[in-house]
Amino acid sequence: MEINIFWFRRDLRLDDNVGFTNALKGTYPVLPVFIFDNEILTELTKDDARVTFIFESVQKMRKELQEHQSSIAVYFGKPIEIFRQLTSEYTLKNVITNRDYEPYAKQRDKEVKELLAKKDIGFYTYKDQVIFEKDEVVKDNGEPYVVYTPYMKKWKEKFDESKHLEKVSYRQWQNLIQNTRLPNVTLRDIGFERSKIKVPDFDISADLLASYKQHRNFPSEDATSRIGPHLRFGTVSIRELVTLALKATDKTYLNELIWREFFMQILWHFPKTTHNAFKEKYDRIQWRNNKEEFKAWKNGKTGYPMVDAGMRQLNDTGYMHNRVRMVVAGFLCKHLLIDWRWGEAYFAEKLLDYELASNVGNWQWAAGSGVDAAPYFRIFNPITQLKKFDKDNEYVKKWISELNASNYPQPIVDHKEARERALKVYKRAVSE
Ligand SMILES: Cc1cc2nc3c(=O)[nH]c(=O)nc-3n(C[C@H](O)[C@H](O)[C@H](O)COP(=O)(O)OP(=O)(O)OC[C@H]3O[C@@H](n4cnc5c(N)ncnc54)[C@H](O)[C@@H]3O)c2cc1C
Repeated sequence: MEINIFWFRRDLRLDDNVGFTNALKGTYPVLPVFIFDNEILTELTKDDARVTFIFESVQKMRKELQEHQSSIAVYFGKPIEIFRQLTSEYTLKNVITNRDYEPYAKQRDKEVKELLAKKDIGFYTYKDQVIFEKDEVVKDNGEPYVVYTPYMKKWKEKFDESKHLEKVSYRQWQNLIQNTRLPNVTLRDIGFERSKIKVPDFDISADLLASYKQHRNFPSEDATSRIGPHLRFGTVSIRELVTLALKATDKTYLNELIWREFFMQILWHFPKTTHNAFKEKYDRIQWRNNKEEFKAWKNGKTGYPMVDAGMRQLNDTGYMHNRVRMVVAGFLCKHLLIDWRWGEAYFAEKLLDYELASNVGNWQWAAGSGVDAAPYFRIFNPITQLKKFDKDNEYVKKWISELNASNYPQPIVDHKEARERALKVYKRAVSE
C-alpha cells in the first residue's frame, strides 16, 4: 500500500495544524510519525521537564488517534536513520511536515529531503508556527528589518484576517492508516525520567488580555499568559492566539506575539547571531567571565534580591517572569561582565519556553549587542527595578526565604562601581 507520512515536530496538536490537515486531504493514507531525536536529547539532563512535556503531549495525541482507529508511530534515533528504516518498511509517496526555521532543523530537513529524493519520495513543508515567516515581512527594498517597530507596523499592514487566521481542521480520520498498534517508546526507552517540574496551564482569557498591559510588568502578579512552552511545542496554534489577541481592545499582547516573529526572522536572516554579536564590535568586549560569580548568579546568591529571586524561580520552576529576565540578563552582562552566551546557554538548559530565536534575541538585547538593542550605557539598576516593580517585596520574598536574615549574601558587586566598570569596558570595545 502506498502511503504518506506526516512528521510531527514542534506542532504537537491535531487541530488547526496546517501540515497535518493538508496530509489528511491528500490521496494516500497517512502515517503520523514522531521522532525523539537523539542528537538533541543527548544534550539534556535525564529529568528534563521539556522532554516529559513532549512525551506526554505525543502520548495524548496517540490516545486521541487510537479512538479513531489509528495512532502515531513514535521512534527514538537520528531522523535520517529512522527515515531510512521507514523507506524500507513502507511504500512511501511523500513526507509532509511543518517548517522549522532553526539552523539545526534546516540542516536536518535538507538531509532528509535529499535521502527521500534519491528514492523518488516527495518532501513537502508548510508554514504553521508563525503568521509570517522568513522574508514575508521585509522592507520595500527587500532587506530584512532589524528594528522592531517598523517590522511590527509592516506585519500589521500585511496581515489579512481572512487569509492568515483561517482555522485549518479536517477531521477525516478514515484517511489515516487504520492501525492502533504502531510503534511507541517509553520515557525510559529514550533514557529519561519523569520530571518533577510541570508545564503550567496557560491563561488566554479575555480578562487576562484586557488587563495585560497594566499588570504584565509586575512579577508578583499572575498577569501573563504562560503560553511560552505551548507555543514552543505547538500544543496551541498561533492563529488561535492571534485571533484572541485581536479581540482585545488593547493590542499589547498582539505586539508581544509579533516580537516572537521578529526574532524568528532575525535568526532566519542572520543565523550567525546564535554565536556572534549582531553588532560585530560587541564581540570585542573583554568579558571578565569570573566562574565564581557566574555560579552565584546561577544559584540566586548575588545579594541582589530581584536577580536572586528570578534565578531561584527559574531553577525551581523552569519559568522566570519577563521583567525579571531583563534584570538578571542585564546584571550578568553589565554588572558581572560575563559573556551573554553563558547566560543564554544557562537559560536554554532551564527555561520551559526556551526558544532559540527569542532567547538569543533577548540576550543580545540585554547585552546591547543585538538588533534593536538598548544602547550599552543604559544599565538597569537592580535596586530601582525592585522598587518599581515589586515595591512590597512580594515576589522576592516568595523565592528568597532568608531575605531578611543574616545568611542572605551581601551584594557580590557594588552597583555603582560595577556600572562604571561596565561603561569603561563597553566603551573601549565599541570605540576601538
Ligand atoms: C533574557 C531573556 C531571555 C528570553 N528567552 C526566551 C525564550 O527562550 N523563549 C521565549 O519564548 N521567550 C523568551 N523571552 C521573552 C519573554 O520573557 C517570554 O516570552 C515570556 O516571559 C514568556 O512568558 P509568557 O508566555 O507568560 O509571556 P506573555 O507575556 O504572556 O507573552 C505571550 C507570548 O509572547 C511572546 N513574547 C513575549 N515577550 C517576548 C519577547 N520579549 N521576545 C519574544 N517573544 C516574546 C512569547 O511567545 C510569549 O509566550 C526572553 C526574555 C529575556 C529578557
